Amino acid sequence: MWIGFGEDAHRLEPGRKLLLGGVEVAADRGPVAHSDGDALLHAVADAVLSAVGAGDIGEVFPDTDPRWAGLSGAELLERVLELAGAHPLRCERPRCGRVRQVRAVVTLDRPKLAPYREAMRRRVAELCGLEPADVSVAFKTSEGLAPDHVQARALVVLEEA
Ligand SMILES: Nc1ccn([C@@H]2O[C@H](COP(=O)(O)O)[C@@H](O)[C@H]2O)c(=O)n1
Ligand SMILES: C[C@@]1(CO)OP(=O)(O)OP(=O)(O)OC[C@H]1O
Repeated sequence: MWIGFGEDAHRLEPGRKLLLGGVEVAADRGPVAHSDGDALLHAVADAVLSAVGAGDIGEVFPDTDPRWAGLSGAELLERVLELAGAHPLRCERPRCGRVRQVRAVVTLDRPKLAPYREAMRRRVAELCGLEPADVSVAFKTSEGLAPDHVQARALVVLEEA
């Protein structure tokens, strides 16, 4: 069994789409990013890389590389799962793992994210080959300490397949 931890943060600006866990959240601001800026999926992807000791998404998908401009969080996570030998459908490595649990926290002052929780759990579970019950997503405000950014942290548990 391997445990991985990941984190991501983006500054928020008006006129950008806010995606979290692959789910579009109705908001007047969204992340400034090279990709779609999905902080929750980025944190899960970094946690998967952390579990297998493979660095972080900034190394795998440099933001200086035009290939990754606009990259969706879903595609980024799928690529990371393949790289880590933990994709639920595709593994060409001699030693494959499976994600067994995801535990995440998103910090954002507004809007309220609770109405989106189940959709986020379902999408993260689908991407990782899990049941929604194996994914938890909690939300926190920063209590006004970081009103202009979105942050996500995630733990994953991987097991040998
Ligand atoms: N963007 C957010 C932030 C928080 N919540 C929920 O609100 C409750 C209070 O959050 P605190 O940070 O003040 O403890 C808590 O139940 C969060 O789940 C939210 O829905 N969206
Ligand atoms: C995903 C990448 C690549 O498009 O760009 P950003 O969207 O800026 O995101 P970040 O979370 O800083 O992680 C890695 C990046 O290189």
